[in-house]
Amino acid sequence: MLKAVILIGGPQKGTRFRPLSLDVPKPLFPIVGRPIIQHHIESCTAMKDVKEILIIGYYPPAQMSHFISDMQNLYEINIRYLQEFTALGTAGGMYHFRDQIRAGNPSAFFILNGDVCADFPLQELYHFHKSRGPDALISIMSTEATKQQSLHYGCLVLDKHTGVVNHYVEKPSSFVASFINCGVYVCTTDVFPMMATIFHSKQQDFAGFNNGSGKDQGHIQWEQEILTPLAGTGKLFALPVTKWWSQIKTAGSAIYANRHYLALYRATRPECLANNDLKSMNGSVSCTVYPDVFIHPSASVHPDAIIGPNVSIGAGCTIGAGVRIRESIILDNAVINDHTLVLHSIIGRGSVVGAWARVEGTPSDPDPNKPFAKMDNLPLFNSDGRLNPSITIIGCCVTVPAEKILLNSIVLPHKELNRSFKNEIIL
Ligand SMILES: Nc1nc2c(ncn2[C@@H]2O[C@H](COP(=O)(O)OP(=O)(O)O[C@H]3O[C@H](CO)[C@@H](O)[C@H](O)[C@@H]3O)[C@@H](O)[C@H]2O)c(=O)[nH]1
Repeated sequence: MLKAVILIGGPQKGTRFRPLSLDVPKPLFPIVGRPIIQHHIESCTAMKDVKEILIIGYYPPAQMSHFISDMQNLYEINIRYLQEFTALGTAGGMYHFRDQIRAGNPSAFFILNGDVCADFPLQELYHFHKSRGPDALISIMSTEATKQQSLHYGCLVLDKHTGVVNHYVEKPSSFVASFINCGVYVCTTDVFPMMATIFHSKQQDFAGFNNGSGKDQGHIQWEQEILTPLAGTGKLFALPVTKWWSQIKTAGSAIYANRHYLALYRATRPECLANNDLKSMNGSVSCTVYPDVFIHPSASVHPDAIIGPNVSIGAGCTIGAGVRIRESIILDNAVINDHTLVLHSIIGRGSVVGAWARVEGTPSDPDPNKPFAKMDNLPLFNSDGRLNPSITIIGCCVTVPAEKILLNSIVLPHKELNRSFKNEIIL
């Protein structure tokens, strides 16, 4: 029997994802109409030996309960949310809930960072791990990155023949290796005694209520405190994969993830996507579609609209005549009025964009000319203090008047705009 743990952090994480995470926890932000971590859950449930999925984070349970019950009903396996009382780090939560993870004696469990997206090769990773022999404690999914980009990830020096990790450095300050940690692992429950040693050594250092770091005594960092010391012991392995993988840190990476999940759905479940033969899943839409496009069955799209490629339209949206949408995500109940153009943008829940408007952003895709390039999750501002051009994001319940242009801008929720904006954050 196998289990899976999905690490989702809490409200203080995911700051680069604002304003999209202001009205919905980032792990529940929809991509191709499904919350980010539903894609993780789907990959786990595709493995028949996975009997339980534990989602660990420190969001208030009320924000997760609806999603969890939906998932339980949909996938008919045990899915639970376990709330950390405070941020316990990437391993502290797993140690805190070790009894729940070990219950039923799973032969191994997967760990998936909730902020990555991929065609998760869980079966392949598990087979790889099992074939490394009884000493294998953890196997990491790895991919290659450019020399410069590798510095933003956990870097591993590995023996390409055996997959043994000889050296691991988390976000090194200078180049170590181009193989990076994808934040997806399989490991055995023998990792818990190691966590226990770390946990107890911290309790011995305990001097009063505050250990000086501002972190709880139970805070354990998976990467620095588990992976780093395990490297070179013959117990840590990595499986390099070449399939698509990306982090979801910024709103721009959501557009990139949307494109890739749409392509994955085209290959694995094309019936979920809109196409010109099927028009849409509810059959009532007859607009022109350039694949890949997802249109929620409850959305109303005018026959004269042209949608795609790489567009997701959420539940209850209304898309008017002559509207053109490309490379964008339109969230639930948004209204795009007639003849408006939406490019490289995310339109928030319940927002209304007037007729003949233009909402346009700049993509931040990986450089196609650089082998192994990943997305650059650029900060909002560059070194001159100016906004880096990126996709345009309209927060929830915003009104954009007719005939206005919104270019490379970010609009916070509940704003009523009255003019055009270019390269601005509208607070
Ligand atoms: N439950 C819980 N989850 C947490 C906590 N802190 C972080 N997480 C979750 O753990 C994941 C990774 O945490 P980050 O702290 O955001 O790390 P990172 O910068 O994304 O780097 C990690 O992922 C990279 C791949 O995306 C790796 O390359 C890198 O080595 C590292 O594992 C995220 O899904 C985050 O929500 C915590 O205190 N509690």
